[in-house]
This record gives sequence, structure tokens and C-alpha cells, in this order.
Amino acid sequence: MITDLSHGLFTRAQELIPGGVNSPVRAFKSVGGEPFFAHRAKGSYLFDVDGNRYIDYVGSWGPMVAGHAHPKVLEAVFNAAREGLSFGVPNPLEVTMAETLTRMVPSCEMVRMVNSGTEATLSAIRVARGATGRSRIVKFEGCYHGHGDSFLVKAGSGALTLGQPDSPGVPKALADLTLTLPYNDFDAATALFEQYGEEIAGLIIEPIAGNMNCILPRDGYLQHLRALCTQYGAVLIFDEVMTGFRVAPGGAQQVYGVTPDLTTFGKIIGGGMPVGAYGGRRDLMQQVAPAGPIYQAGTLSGNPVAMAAGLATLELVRQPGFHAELKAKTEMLCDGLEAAAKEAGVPVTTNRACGMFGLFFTDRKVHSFADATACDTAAFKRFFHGLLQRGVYFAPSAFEAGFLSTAHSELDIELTIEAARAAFREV
Ligand SMILES: Cc1ncc(COP(=O)(O)O)c(CN[C@@H](CN)CCC(=O)O)c1O
Repeated sequence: MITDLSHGLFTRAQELIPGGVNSPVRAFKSVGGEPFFAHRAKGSYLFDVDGNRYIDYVGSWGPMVAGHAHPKVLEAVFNAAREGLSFGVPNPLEVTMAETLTRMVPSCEMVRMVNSGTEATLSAIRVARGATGRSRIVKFEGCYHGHGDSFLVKAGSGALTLGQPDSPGVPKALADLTLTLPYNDFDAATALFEQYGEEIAGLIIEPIAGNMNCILPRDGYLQHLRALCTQYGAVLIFDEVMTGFRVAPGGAQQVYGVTPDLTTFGKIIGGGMPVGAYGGRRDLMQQVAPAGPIYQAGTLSGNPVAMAAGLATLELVRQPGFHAELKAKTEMLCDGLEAAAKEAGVPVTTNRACGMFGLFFTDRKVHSFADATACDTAAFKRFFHGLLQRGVYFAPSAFEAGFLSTAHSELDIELTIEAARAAFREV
């Protein structure tokens, strides 16, 4: 595979950009080698600057649930951009977006647009602290909620990928206010709330974890957390930046029938443009400035071009059969991967939800951070490169979920399974 132009670009980038990338997980650090540089993308494919094509299972880390460069999304962006890029006063698309989000996710009685998932989770935690007057928050080992100081404690995604689940630069006084729990451990959650319950402002969780690879909540787990937060007056926050509109039209909260007090969004609601949002109970959201005293702001929040991209994507997501198709393709891929691994005699298990999946090199089911970190990451590394050489791009980390789109054809999936069959033999 020719990668000369990507190599040249990466060499230049490393001189001027930390690690040569604008987001750590893109650097291939945990899998080795160098990232390819994209020239363009279309549907289920990425095309790099050296002319290589990849079947893409990262999808810009989630936004591309309807495929790259969808004509309806591009048309919406072009039409909005012609009218101006940013006004600094409200625009009608912000109202349409708020009406769309609150209709699709009924727990969100009100919503505020921001520009990234990180901003959304930062803001949601501030609302929880401001509304309760309490300071402690609870997060889960291996969950990632963006790079906000309070969250870089036993974090997942890039922090876990780099082996740095905590981060320098986060004051100890602040980090001490973040309590962490093991995911899917009922008793640990009960014990923590018995000890700290009256001091906990909020608990934030990925209702389906996608940042320690893909891990599903055990039956009744989210309901257990809901009951604890209600009992102790803590704000239950579902971080649906990744799961929102992907695993169901109404997100993971629709799948599991659990109503959080606040929800955070990102990725799909921007359709590839920088967008995040947070929303929830009216009595909480009414405390956000300028309606209330809890301050949060953003120059480009609700930007008309970004709103147009997000609204066009959500329109596609709402089409009848969208999630049924996405789920069927996810099952087809995961069943095929497990079968290919079995043929090669390689212990592999998958976790799957509509549109997202996890591949683990282990012969055991994976339900927790400890299970995920016990898997054979060296095998994953070899498998990743075996796929890449065959034109299939999985997330360059053993601790990231994979993503499908409705643009992935059955042929794409069959070709992926064929490539995996060969790559498993090299593991
Ligand atoms: C559940 C969840 N919550 C919040 C975030 C942060 O969103 P952003 O600030 O990157 O838009 C994310 C971001 N996800 C990572 C990948 N797992 C983004 C990729 C990257 O960091 O480059 C998330 O998954």
C-alpha cells in the first residue's frame, strides 16, 4: 500500500501540531504506524491522499450515521452557507433544532446548543452542581465524556488508548471531587451513594459505553442508577454524544426505557459539523443563563450552517426503517467477524448495539472496564493493520467502538468479513 503522501504530510504535521494530529486518538499511537491523511469521503468509504480506498468503520467517530457526504446533508449545508455563515443573533434553524431534539428525546423539555460533546458535558455537570449546590460528581472507569477537567479521571477513549486515564493539568482539588465507579457493578454504586449520596451533584454515564470499546449495561443497571439518583437527589445525566440517534431514534434512553434528568448530545446532531447540545428537565434548564444564573455561552452555538447539517442528518435518521436497516447490518458484520475468528481459531467476542459494535480478543464476555483491559490488545493491533492493508479501517484503538452507517452495503460487509478472515489468520 502506497502511503508516501500521507507520510510526508504527517512529517510536516508533527513539526507544527502536537503529535501531528488535532485529536490524539487519530495518531495511531496505540496500534503503531502512521495515520493516513484523507483526501475525501463518500458513503461508507474514505479515500486517502495516496489514492487508497477504505471501508470506513469510524465514520468521523460517530457523526456519519447516514454515510459520508450524503447529498441531502451537503445540499442543506450549501443552501445555508449561501445565506451567511454565522449571524451572532438567533436564527430560525436553532428553533427547528430545539423542536426536533425535544420531540425525538421526550426527556429533554428544553435544550441548549453548544459546539462539541465536551462543551455539552461540561455544561451539564455545571447545571447539576449549580442546581443542587453540591460539588461531587460520579463517573465510570473507562467512560469518556470529552476533555473537561472533571472528566479526565480514569477516562476512556484517547486517554485510555494512550494509557493515561488521568491527565496532568487537572488540579487535585478538582479531581478529588470526581468519584469513579466500575461500570455494571450494582453493589459498588449502592455503597458509594450510601457514603456520599447527599454530596453528589450528578452522575454521568454513557448508557451504552463506547469509549472502553463497546460495553452494554447489564439488565436493570441503568434502572438501578436511576433509583439511586432519585433517592439521593442527584442529577442523572446520560451522555448520549455517541449513542444519541444512533442506537434508536430516541437514543439509549429509548432502548432501555430509563429517563435521565439531563442528556448530552454531539456527533450525529452536527452531521459532521461542530455541534453539541445538552437538555433535560425544564426546572433544571431554566436555571441556565440568561433565564437563570448558571452561566454558559458560545460564539458559534446554534450556527446556521451547523444546524442545517444536523437537521438534514436527523431527517435521514427519522426515515422509516433507518434503524432496522442499521441494526441488521451491525448484526451481519458482528456475526461474520465472530464466524471468521472461529474459523481461524482466534478467541474473539463482539458486543453490539444498533449501529455500533465492539470487537474483543478474548474468549469471555466483556461487561466491564476490567474485562476490556484484560483483552489481548497486541492481537488487536496486528488485526487492525491486517484489515488496513486490505482496505478496511477500524478504529485505531482497542478501546474504541466501531460504527456502521446505512451507507455500508451488504457487499461492503461481505468484503470486510473476507478481509477479517485473512487478518485473523495473521493474528
Ligand atoms: C460519549 C462521549 N461523550 C463526549 C465526547 C466528547 O465529544 P467531543 O468534544 O469530541 O465532540 C465523546 C467523544 N468521542 C471520541 C471518540 N470515542 C471522539 C474522538 C476524538 O476524541 O477524536 C464521546 O464519545
